[in-house]
Amino acid sequence: MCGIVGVVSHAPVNQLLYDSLLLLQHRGQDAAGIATANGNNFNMYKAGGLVRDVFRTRNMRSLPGNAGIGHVRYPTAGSSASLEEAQPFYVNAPFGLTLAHNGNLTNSESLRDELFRIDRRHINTSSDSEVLLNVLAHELQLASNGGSLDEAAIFRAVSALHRRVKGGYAVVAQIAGYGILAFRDPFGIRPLCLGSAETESGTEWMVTSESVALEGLGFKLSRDVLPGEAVFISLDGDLAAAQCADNPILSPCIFEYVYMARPDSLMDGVSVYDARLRMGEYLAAKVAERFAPGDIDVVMPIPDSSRPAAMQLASRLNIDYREGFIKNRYVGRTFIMPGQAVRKKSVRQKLNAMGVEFKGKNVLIVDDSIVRGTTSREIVDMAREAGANKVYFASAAPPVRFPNVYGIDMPTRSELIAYGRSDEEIARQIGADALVYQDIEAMKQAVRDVNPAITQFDASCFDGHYITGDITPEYLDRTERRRGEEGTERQGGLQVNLGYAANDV
Ligand SMILES: O=P(O)(O)OC[C@H]1O[C@H](OP(=O)(O)OP(=O)(O)O)[C@H](O)[C@@H]1O
Ligand SMILES: NC(=O)CC[C@H](N)C(=O)O
Ligand SMILES: [Mg+2]
Repeated sequence: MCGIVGVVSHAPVNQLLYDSLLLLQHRGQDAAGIATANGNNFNMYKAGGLVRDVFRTRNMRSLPGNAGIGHVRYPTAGSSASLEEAQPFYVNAPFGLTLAHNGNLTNSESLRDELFRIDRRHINTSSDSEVLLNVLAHELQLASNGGSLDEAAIFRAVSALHRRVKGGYAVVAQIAGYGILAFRDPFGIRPLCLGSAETESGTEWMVTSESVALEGLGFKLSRDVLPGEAVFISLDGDLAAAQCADNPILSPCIFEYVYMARPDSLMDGVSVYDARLRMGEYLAAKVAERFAPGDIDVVMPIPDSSRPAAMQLASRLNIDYREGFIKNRYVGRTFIMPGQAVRKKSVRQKLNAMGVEFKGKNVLIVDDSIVRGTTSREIVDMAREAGANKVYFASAAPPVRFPNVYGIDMPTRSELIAYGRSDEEIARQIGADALVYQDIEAMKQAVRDVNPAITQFDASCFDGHYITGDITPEYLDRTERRRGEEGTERQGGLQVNLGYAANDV
């Protein structure tokens, strides 16, 4: 779950891209990058770190142009330490292309081989996004037939890409001299939305992972990009869209609603905040079945993501809602940090328990999800150290028992605390006196309550059902073998200034 953005404007877009990446920061903390085009020149700057640390004034000045794309990265392929895998990616032919990708391809190995043997394209990193860019480049080359591009050819290329590529992908790409192309996989696993702003010089367009980036920058959400759909915005601001997949069916990743997305985003017609409130309601019903009235003195969220669910749960059960854990606002999201050691240390740095809220009380701590158990283990300890009598734990999502292969970094079953364990065993592992999990159906219903038109989800990390149909036990074994702990070393930035004539190809 990286964050992506593409903008076509009538004025320089560097600041707009920077500001939108700040609004998408919660989707990726490892690296950030921006690529703009002025005339036929691409300018790109990307480096490891948070948006505010990556871009200096001099880097911003080196990004002129009225159209461009941006990316914040949370790696699912390759490694977080590799600057070469930071995005956007660039390829020079045909026309000159830059691309930013949110998601994870499930057939990138065979595509990589095919690209090398048949399409004669060389991939120089372990990133699946570089594979995706090269498939797009190859298909654009074929669709343009050696000539110039038009919308029909661009959409043909995306259709051909959908037939070759499998997995989760929301993409923004820039074609030098033409405009911005955005598309979403046929299941719409990863989110992508479109918005516009009226300016004196005409309409500005933005395509991005979450509507919060639109709203925060004065754009109006027009709509979600549909699963399988491609949207092309020319440098003049003309927009064309086409369905490019044979059997598109919306199956958004339910983990976006549980944890990934900002609560103030609207995603596939669902207010994320509203969905989380409803998860809290369903969880309240389960908690009520499990505990005797009066057994819980106080309900507490684990900041930040569980707040709406915890609040609604407390309100439904008529129990005091208290903020017993204070969050250090300068520590980011721990789940998406690279490496277990840094994640564990960061939970303690990020959250501190306030004794006065715990002393002698039976506390129900609510989190949105328990994945590796890093947070819950530490938090239960902290609650006990702070003097709690009983420490109960509730998760607004069901147990995470299966790897995620579509863009969330949960690759190995053995690191998932719920893998192969009963609820009682998990409670023991995290040291809680009792543990209540949401049911899978209730979690889905919470989102469907907000938008009944969503008929199915990618809920694979909860139910083990992989909607792309290509995930075998051998695939999961292979992925697990390949992915160990990622390195955390950062490298310096990479300045790229690529001058060339776009239509010379
Ligand atoms: O079981 P774990 O592996 O610890 O993962 C789950 C935890 O990680 C996330 O919090 P995070 O600190 O990333 O972000 P938040 O501030 O948005 O809650 C999530 O909200 C849970 O608290
Ligand atoms: N989380 C994501 O969307 C990751 C994008 C891409 N697979 C990468 O690893 O860089
Ligand atoms: Mg959390």
